[in-house]
Amino acid sequence: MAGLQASSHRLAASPTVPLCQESCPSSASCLRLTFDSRAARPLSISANTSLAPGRLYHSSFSFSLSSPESILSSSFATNASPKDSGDQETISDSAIERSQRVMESKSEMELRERILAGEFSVQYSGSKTRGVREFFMKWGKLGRSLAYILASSERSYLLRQAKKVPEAKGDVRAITGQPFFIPLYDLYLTYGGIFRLNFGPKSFLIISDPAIAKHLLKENSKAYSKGILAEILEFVMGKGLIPADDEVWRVRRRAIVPALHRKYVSEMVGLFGRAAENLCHKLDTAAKHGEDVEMESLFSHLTLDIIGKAVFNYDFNSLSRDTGVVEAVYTVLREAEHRSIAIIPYWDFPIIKDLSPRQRKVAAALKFVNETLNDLISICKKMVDEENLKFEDDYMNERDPSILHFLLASGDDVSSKQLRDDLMTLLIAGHETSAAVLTWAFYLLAQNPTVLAKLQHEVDLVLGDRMPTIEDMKKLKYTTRVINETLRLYPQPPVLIRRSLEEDVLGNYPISKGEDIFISVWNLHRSPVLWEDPEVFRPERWPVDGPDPTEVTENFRYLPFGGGPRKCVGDMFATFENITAVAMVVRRFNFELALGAPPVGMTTGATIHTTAGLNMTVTHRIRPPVIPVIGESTITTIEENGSVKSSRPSNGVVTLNACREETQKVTK
Ligand code: HEM
Repeated sequence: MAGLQASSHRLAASPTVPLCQESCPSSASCLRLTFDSRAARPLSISANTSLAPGRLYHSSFSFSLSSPESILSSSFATNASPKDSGDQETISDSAIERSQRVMESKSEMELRERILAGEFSVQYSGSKTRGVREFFMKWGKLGRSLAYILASSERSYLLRQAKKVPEAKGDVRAITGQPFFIPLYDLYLTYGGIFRLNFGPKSFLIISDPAIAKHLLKENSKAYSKGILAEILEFVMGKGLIPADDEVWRVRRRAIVPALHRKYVSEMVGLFGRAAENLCHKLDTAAKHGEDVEMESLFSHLTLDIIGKAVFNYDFNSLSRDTGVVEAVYTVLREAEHRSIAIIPYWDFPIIKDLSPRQRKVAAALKFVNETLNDLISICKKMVDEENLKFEDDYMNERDPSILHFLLASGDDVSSKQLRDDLMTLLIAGHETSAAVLTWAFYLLAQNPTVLAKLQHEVDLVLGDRMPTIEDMKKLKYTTRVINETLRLYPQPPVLIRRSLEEDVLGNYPISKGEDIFISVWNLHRSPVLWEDPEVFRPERWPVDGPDPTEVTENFRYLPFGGGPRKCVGDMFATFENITAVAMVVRRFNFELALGAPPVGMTTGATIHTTAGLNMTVTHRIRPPVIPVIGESTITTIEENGSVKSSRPSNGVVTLNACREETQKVTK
């Protein structure tokens, strides 16, 4: 028996409407929970149990609902599967598996009985099909194919009759006014790992089940396109890698991935360090003057400066000055975000396109950015022509190590328009995502001083005052876990979008061609089924001496960079960028949320933004006076008079305890 408690809800429960399929053995006791459209936040559930994604909760449901504001306490036996808590399980694995198997075989048996009883033959005569199929079977190969098509259509029809994806009806008012992925989480807890959200005339399949996500992204990825996302981003990315259809994507991915080779990424770590140093200068000034800083926009400038240099060797220098190009880039970026959450694509209507001041501004900005990119392509082409070129796999021009230079030097045979689309895509993909990760990492760190202290300790040990190198990336293990955990709690983007190009079966439910699908990475990453204490920021979740968590190690419950063939090409780039920026800032500064600043809420475009910025008070950090030199068996201590002293620990090995003891001795 597992317990689930829902509190502070505004929920309408209608016991008369069964939630389960007719085949559910306990359908009489199952409820359809519908949301009260006037509710600000439909339902907040804290579960101490394992709810199985993708499954209906066939339940013996006891509840009390005296008023709309009352507390709903339910206890019910679920067909749930275990989370990652291992020894803290409340329900034993085998019991869950057994009950799951019983439920599955019961509904399978029931379906079989219903088919045998001829329930479906009223509308669709299986027996007639059998006759036709037997007739076709005699026709050799072609006949067998026809018989197969007929049989699978029949099966899919019967399945569709019996198995319908659970449906939730959304109310626009419940979804707008808050990031759309928040109500999706509540709906997930009610409806499970796959459900349909009917939203006015629109219908979406919402996926929060790792196995279905794996199927969509990896196992049957060919059967899915980027759907709405491609339509929305077309105006700015054209046929760039993110929205590209399969044909274009295949060619462009093969051209672009080699550009991010190890030597390039290694060079980039230097760039990350220099850019982070510029950020530290800004923070330095703020700390000296006791001024609060808005970190989100600083991180946005930082990552814009980095991606400009990294992709097309352009120095936006946005941390130091505002130029026309920076403004134009932001106008275009904001529009891409705006369009990704707008309900009606009004920008496609001819009159609005020409008359709306916003759209005119966007068109002008886009023209300006495109011209700048064209100029950069021309300059780079000239450079490559003049170069004494010897192209190898890890080719890199020292003066211009950018991806653009690599592509042109590789003889990439591509139109200027395609190249521009690729550059724009890389610019957008690599800018806001990293900025968002840094923003939320600092938000989380400010509230978790123990994690911050541990992080600072590691950075002191590994880096001291040096600039980071690629070798340090492997050593900054706890820093990496902080980034991993930030990406779990704040995945960027929170939802991946797909559209089915053919019929398929998702988690036993047949789906048609043309279905719009949202894979909620937010739900997967915060699922009470899949994670222990999903809401808690705990970098220790993944031991530092274990493998770095990826979609592969976590079997698709964790998708920080997507998965399958369309996985992010910049995952290593971005991880090192984030590690470098975090390390360089935390070793110099302490920070906390600014007093009196507005609460840090979430809003969304393609990534999760704050509603009113991340305002922080930054102070200079006084470092503990111990800097052991890694790799050498010495401890360097700074004495009270400021002099530096090196000594060997008694057993010749540098240990954290030895460092701490030394620290205590010196500071006493
Ligand atoms: C922390 C930062 C980043 C995060 C969280 C992130 C996340 C993602 C995710 C989840 C996808 C998969 C989208 C999907 O399946 O629909 C993706 C794709 C992509 N990302 Fe990233 N990304 C980051 C940084 C970067 C950077 C720095 C670059 C470029 C240098 C980049 C370039 C791309 C590209 C080109 C794709 C499309 C790949 C394809 O369709 O083949 N990303 N990213």
